[in-house]
Amino acid sequence: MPDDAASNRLIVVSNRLPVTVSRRFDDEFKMSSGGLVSALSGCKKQMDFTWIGWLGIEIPEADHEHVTNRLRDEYSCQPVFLPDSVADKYYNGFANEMLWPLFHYHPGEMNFDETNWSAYRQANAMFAQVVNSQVKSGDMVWVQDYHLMLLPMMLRGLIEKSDIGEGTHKELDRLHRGIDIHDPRNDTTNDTKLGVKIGWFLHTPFPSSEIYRILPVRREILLGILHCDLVGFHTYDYARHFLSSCTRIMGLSALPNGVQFGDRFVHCGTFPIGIEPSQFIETIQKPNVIKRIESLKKRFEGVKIICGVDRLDYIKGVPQKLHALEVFLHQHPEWIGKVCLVQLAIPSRGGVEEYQTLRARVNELVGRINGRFGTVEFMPIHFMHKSLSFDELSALYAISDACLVSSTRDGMNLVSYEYISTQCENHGVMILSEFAGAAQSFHGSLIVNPWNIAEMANAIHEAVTMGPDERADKHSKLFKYVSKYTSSFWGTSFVSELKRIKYSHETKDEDGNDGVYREIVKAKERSNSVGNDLYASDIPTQPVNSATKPARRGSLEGAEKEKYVTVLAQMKELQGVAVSESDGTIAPLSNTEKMWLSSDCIQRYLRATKWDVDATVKRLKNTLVWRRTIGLGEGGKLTNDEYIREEQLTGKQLILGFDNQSRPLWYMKPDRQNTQESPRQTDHAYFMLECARLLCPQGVETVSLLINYAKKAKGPSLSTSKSVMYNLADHYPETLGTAFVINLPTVVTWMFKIISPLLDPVTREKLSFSNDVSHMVDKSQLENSFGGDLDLTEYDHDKYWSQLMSLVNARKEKLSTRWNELGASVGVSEWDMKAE
Ligand SMILES: O=P(O)(O)OC[C@H]1O[C@H](O[C@H]2O[C@H](CO)[C@@H](O)[C@H](O)[C@H]2O)[C@H](O)[C@@H](O)[C@@H]1O
Ligand SMILES: O=c1ccn([C@@H]2O[C@H](COP(=O)(O)OP(=O)(O)O)[C@@H](O)[C@H]2O)c(=O)[nH]1
Repeated sequence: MPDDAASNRLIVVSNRLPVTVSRRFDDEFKMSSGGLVSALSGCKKQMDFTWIGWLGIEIPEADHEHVTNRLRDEYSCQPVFLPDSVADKYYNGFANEMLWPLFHYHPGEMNFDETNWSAYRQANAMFAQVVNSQVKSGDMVWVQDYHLMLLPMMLRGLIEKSDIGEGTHKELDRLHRGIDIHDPRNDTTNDTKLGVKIGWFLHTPFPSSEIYRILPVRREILLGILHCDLVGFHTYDYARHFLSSCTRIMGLSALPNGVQFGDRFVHCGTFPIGIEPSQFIETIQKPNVIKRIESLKKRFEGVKIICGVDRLDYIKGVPQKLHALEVFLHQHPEWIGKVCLVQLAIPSRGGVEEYQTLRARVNELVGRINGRFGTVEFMPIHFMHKSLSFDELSALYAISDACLVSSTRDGMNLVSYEYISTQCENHGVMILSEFAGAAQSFHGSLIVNPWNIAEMANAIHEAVTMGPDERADKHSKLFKYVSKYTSSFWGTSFVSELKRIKYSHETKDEDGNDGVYREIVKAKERSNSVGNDLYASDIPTQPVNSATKPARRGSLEGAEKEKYVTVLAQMKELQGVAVSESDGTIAPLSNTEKMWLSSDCIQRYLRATKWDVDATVKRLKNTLVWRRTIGLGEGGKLTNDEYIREEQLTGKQLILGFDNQSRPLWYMKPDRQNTQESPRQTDHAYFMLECARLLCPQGVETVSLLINYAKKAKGPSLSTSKSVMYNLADHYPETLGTAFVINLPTVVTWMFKIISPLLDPVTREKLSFSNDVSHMVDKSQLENSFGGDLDLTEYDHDKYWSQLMSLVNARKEKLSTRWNELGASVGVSEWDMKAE
């Protein structure tokens, strides 16, 4: 299917339609609630699409036509009519009693039942039939969420009929076994639809493969999704979990941007959802809402309001939130009568037992805490078990001095976005669980662990006592984010990415290459020629000449071998090292540190000390302590990219591509300096170097540094440069392969001249001040300011960072798995750890 024949028509499929109907159908249809509905409704304002879904209740057959017509004409919706008997087992039984708890790390709440699984298959097949009745050649179909994970495969079966492979036919036969559905794959009519692209987005977390593999039907569910062209997640952690599940469970080979499945490359990306903040901003300016805000403010005069808005779901951590309030009031009795939690608990999934139990537990807790701290005129918790109108909800957000989200897991959490959009005047404080997807980007909120009740109680105290300047500063950061990453941005980004992906199921070309192969070649050509639109597929993930891999180092012989064995033995016996350069307390080595002490690392230190055993042992120990001191030890600040985020916002350092000797390239662009000189600036450099080291392919131990002093950029001070150079020499022996410096202003040349005698001769030799790097790096791997094709002039931090982090995290996970398999001890070889 040529791309220009694509229709650009979009069909969105979700479990629930955004409208609910009463059983009499004569009154107005009402909008339904929930995060997904809010987001897609926002997105619908920007894009025109047909929305297919279930109405939430059974509609008698006699009314199908009437309801279908109204939904089509008034809402561009197409209903899927599920009988209650199927809907209950599919939605409550399998989706919400099996997938939901599993995906939210609550295996205790899980309940697997064959009849629920069968209803899930049946419902997905019924959805597939309705989509098939609407879809035309060249359309895009965007499937939403965990309810419909079999749909992509079932739909492929219907639209591609005999074109689908033998394997998929067999899988579909198994999925259709025992369910009551007409399977039109066997029909003789030739209405195969060409070039239909399918995307799928997951609104919940995708759990770690260790949790996912519990699912009894884990293979079938993955297979269902793998029939998509694009799969999307809120965060790159979820995407990474999905890819590693594909590798672990299906044995597929995954890249950070997708997974190869037969002749299809399933693209995988992150698309954080959002809201339309303008809806809230406009609502709180409506006269009736202003009046309501005033009356609520009067009612709560002198009292700080904390709001909680959650579907009553066990993932939302409502009991933890109530406990935290209790601890806060107990520890700060001076606030009794002056702080009130207004908790809205939106009724949800009442048909599932766990939700009924939760309701009883929450009621009891509210009663107990109100009983304990309440007075005749004051109740610390105002609890409502109901839905609120949009006006009333906006007024509640607007009057609140803080919002507390305590989810134990949450795909994203839109309540936090909504609260921020109502706080342009008050600058209320956002307290946010680290387990909500939003926490990954909500810089400016107080991040808490909802299981740590004391920490949450402290955060409540911090929120109610925070000064106006700090609140304004935090709100401004959050509001900027919420205004940029809106629901329309989310929807349009996903759809443009789906559009951009070329249809991959073409027949083989004259060279025998299939569609996917051509797609990969095209992506490579694109990355060689296209400008500032770097997508996940465009960060080079391996060197161009990866076919000619670097060779393994030869084994040690004679005296060198003996010395190595002596150092290895001492490092294996090491009981631990000091926790930092300023604290001599000895702590044992962590697994990461043992992994760092590879045979290659020990040999690098031996060579650097000219095979002096004592000096090697001393230097290795020093580096271990130094690494702990700067935060590279277990849980240290440099193990979290959040710490250096501010430094990375302008892209002043990049890890991008490889040189002709397969060494990762580490760029520095001092003209993009955005912060004052501080220890965090140098930490940033170490963080990037660690990333580059992780990306070294098998047999490569060094990194190439490229510095561009464009636009008369000012370099770091002499003392900072010296300290970094010393640390590189001391703690990263033989790590810097070469360093190219271009556009060097005279003053900096002088600086290098001053530093030069301080450098050891090996490091000094690695520096080159030539402006031409073309002999060293293929253009397709080189950034454009150095004459290459990779254009990051318009640096998009979120895009670049999510790509780099997923590459790095995938590499970390792989190395640690291999290290464990290889015996998990000091002295494992890097060559073996990096073996494919
Ligand atoms: O339709 P329900 O079963 O009542 O549930 C409501 C929705 O809950 C889930 O929402 C998720 O999507 C939000 C938007 O992406 C996200 O912010 C939130 O963290 C998720 O929990 C569910 O995934 C939806 O399908 C439901 O409609
Ligand atoms: O009475 C209410 C109060 C809130 N919400 C909406 O429910 C959504 C909750 O979304 P979130 O992503 O926080 O979590 P979810 O419930 O989807 O898991 C938000 O858009 C709220 O505005 C609602 O539908 N009815």
